[in-house]
Amino acid sequence: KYVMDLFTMRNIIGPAQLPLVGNAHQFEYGGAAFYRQIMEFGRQYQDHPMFRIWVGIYPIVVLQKAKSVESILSSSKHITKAFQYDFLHTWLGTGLLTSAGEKWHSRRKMLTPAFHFSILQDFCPVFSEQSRVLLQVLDDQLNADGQAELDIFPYMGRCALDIICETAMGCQVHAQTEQNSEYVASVANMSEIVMRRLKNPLYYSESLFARSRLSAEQNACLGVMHAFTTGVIAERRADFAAMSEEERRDQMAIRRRRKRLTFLDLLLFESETGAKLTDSDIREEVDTFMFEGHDTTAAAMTWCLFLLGRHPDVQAEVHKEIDAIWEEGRLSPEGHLTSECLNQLSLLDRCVKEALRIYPSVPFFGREAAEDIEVDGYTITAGTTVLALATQLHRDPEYFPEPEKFNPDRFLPEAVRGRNPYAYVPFSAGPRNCIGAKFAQLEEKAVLCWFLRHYDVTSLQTEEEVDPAGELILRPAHGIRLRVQRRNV
Ligand code: HEM
Repeated sequence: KYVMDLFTMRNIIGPAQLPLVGNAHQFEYGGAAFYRQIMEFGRQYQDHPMFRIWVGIYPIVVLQKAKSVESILSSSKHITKAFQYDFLHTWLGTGLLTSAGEKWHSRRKMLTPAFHFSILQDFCPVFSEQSRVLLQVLDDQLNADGQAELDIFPYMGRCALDIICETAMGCQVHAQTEQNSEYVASVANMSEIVMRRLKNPLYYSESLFARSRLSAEQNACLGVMHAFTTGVIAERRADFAAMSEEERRDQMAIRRRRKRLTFLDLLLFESETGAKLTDSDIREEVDTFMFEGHDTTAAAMTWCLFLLGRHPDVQAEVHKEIDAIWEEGRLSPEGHLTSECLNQLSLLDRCVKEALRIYPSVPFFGREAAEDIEVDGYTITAGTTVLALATQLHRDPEYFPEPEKFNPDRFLPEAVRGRNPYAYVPFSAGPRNCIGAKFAQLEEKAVLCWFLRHYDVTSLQTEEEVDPAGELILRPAHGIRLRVQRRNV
C-alpha cells in the first residue's frame, strides 16, 4: 500500500519527505509552532488545490480550496472519518463524532431532534442565567475602578461547560462558581496528547503508544473526564429511576409535546425502550457532546472577544446594537434574551461569523476517501486520509480579499450571495456537518450579548502575539488577555 501510495501521490505537491519517516521528523512538537508550520505549507502551496504530507508511511492530502473541499464534503459517500480519529476512541468511544456506517446513521437520526430549532428557544433562559453567573464571577475580579486584566479563555470554558451540562444533560455542575476546571483542563491536555500522537508515526502502533509517557498522561486525563461524565449520567439516571414507569412515559410525553426532550433524557429513554442503548453507548455520546459542546463554543467566544478588543470601532457599533435591546425593553418578562432578540443582532452575528472565519474552533477535520476520487485533475485513491484545512480555506483571497483583516461585512447578505458555500465551513458541511451548529451560534450570541452589555474590552495582545495552537480545537497557546472595563449601563 505504501509503495502504491508513493506512486499515486507523486503528482500532489508537498514538502520533500524521507522514506518511511515521511515528514514526521519536520513536524513541530508544540501546538502553536505546528499551526504556524501548517499555515506556512498552505501559503507555500496556495496556488494548488491541495498539498500532501506524510506521517511515516501514511499520506494525508490537505485540501485548501473551496472546490476541492466541496468534492469531499458534499458527497454522501465520503462520510467515514479518517482512521486517525481512532485515537479518540479511548475517550469518546464510537460516539457521533467518531462512528461510521449504520451506527452513525441511526444515532444521527435519533439525536437530531434534541437540537431542533424549537428546542433551542427553550435553552435561551439557561444561556441568560449562566451568562449572569459569568458576569458575577468577573465582577469579583474588578478593581475599584471597575477594571480587570485577565485571561478570558478559562472563564469562557467554564461558562460553556455549565451551559452544555444544563441544556443537554439536564444537570447543573456549577463549574463557574466552584471554579471547577479539572474537566476543562483535562480536555485541553487530551487534545494536545492526541495531536502529538497524530504527528508521530511510532505512536500509530497501540503497543508502542501504550509504553510511552504520553499514554500515562492520557490515562490520567481519561480518569478525570470519564469520572465527570459518569457523574453527570448517574445524577440524571437517578432522577429518571425515581419515577414510576407511568410517570416516565408521561414525562416523556409531556416533554415531547412541548418539544423539551433534553439530549441525555432522550438517550436514557431510548435505553429503556426503542434502541436499547447500553451504559457504554450512553457514555460515549455524553463524552462526545460534552467535549464538542463546550470546548468549541468557548474558543469561538474567546476569539470573538479578542477581535472586538482589537477593533474598538466595531465594538462601539456592537454596543449600540446590544443596548437597543435593553432600551426598547425587548427582554422576556423574566429578564432573559429570547431567540427573537438574538436573531435581530445582525452585526454581532456577522462578528461571530467573521471570528469563526479567522479562528475556526475546529481548524481541520478529516475523512477517509471511500473510493478513488478525481479532484481538480488529481487522483486521490480509496482509503487515503483527506483533511479539510479550514484555517487556510477561510483565507483564500479569491473569496476573502485581505484575508487577515477583520471585516464583519464579509457576511452581509449581498456579500454572501453568490459566494461558493464551501469557501467557509467552520461547522463542516454536508451529511456529517456539525449537529450543534445552531445551538452554538445562539449560545455564542447570548453570552457575548450579556458580556458586551456590561463590559468594554481591550485586547492586550496583538494578532502576532496570540499564537493559536492547532490542536483538536484552535486554542490560544498563551490565553487571551483582555482588559475588561465595566460599562456605565
Ligand atoms: C462554535 C462552535 C462549534 C464549531 C465551530 C463546531 C464545528 C464542528 C465541525 C467542524 C464538525 C465536523 C468535525 C469532523 O468532521 O471531524 C463538528 C461536528 C460535530 N459537532 Fe460541532 N461545532 C461547534 C459546536 C458544537 C456544539 C455546541 C455541539 C453540541 C451541542 C456540537 C456537536 C458536534 C457533534 C456531535 C459533531 C459530530 C457530528 C457527526 O459526525 O454527525 N458542536 N462540529
